[in-house]
Amino acid sequence: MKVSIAQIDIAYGNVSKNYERTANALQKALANHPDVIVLPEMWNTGYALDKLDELADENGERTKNFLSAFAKKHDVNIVGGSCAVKRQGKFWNTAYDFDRKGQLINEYDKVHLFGLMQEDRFIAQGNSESSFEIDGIKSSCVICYDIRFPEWERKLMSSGAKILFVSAQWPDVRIKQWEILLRARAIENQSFVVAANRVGDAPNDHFNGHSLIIDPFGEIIANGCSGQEEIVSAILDLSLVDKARGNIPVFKDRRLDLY
Ligand SMILES: O=C(O)CCC(=O)C(=O)O
Repeated sequence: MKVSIAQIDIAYGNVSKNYERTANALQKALANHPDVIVLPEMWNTGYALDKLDELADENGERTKNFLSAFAKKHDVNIVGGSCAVKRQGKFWNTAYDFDRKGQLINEYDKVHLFGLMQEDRFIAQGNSESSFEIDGIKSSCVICYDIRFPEWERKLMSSGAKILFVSAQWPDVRIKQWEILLRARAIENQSFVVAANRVGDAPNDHFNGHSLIIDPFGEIIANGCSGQEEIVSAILDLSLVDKARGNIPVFKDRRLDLY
């Protein structure tokens, strides 16, 4: 399976510019003939949380139509990062994922909200699971701060998922933690981790990319280390998941009677 991450800049509070940028990046990613394209977190608005009333996508309709049409037209799966969405009178940080036919295969509201950026003041807390298949491969996706909660990824991945997709706006100042956390999630779940981060600036943060594709042994197989917009691609040899889980059967060896 070939995956391509669209590591993009996100214009703070400028929705039309962000749709244009994302459309260009998706188009650019096609040059690698990927099976799946992955986007970062909150790519429609950035973290313009105090402007969500005016900016958030009503019921996610614009996002869903846009991603679904692209997936169908180009016969490509899309792990659509996440968008700021207005639903049931609340705001949500929501991921939408699509198969090659443009069918919505997963909808996930960010479960752990990031207090340091006051996300919990503006966004409603998600409660949904996140589980889907990409070309028959069980997968899951989480959003940014979620990766600090290994119990959550363990729960999601214990259904036999082989790929964990992560979409983020992870600031450069904590990028070493980003890499360590993601490599740990890959090693402990013996799965691929495909993690999309953004580049560029927001009012209080600088983002340097460092999108990562990591194998089930924790080795980095692709790294968006240019600090610029770029497409980060790798081929996932999914037999490595079975190899890792066969050598050291971590899921089987868990003490479910104790924890
Ligand atoms: O956990 C972190 O350090 C970053 C999290 C974050 O920026 C987010 O969830 O938006």
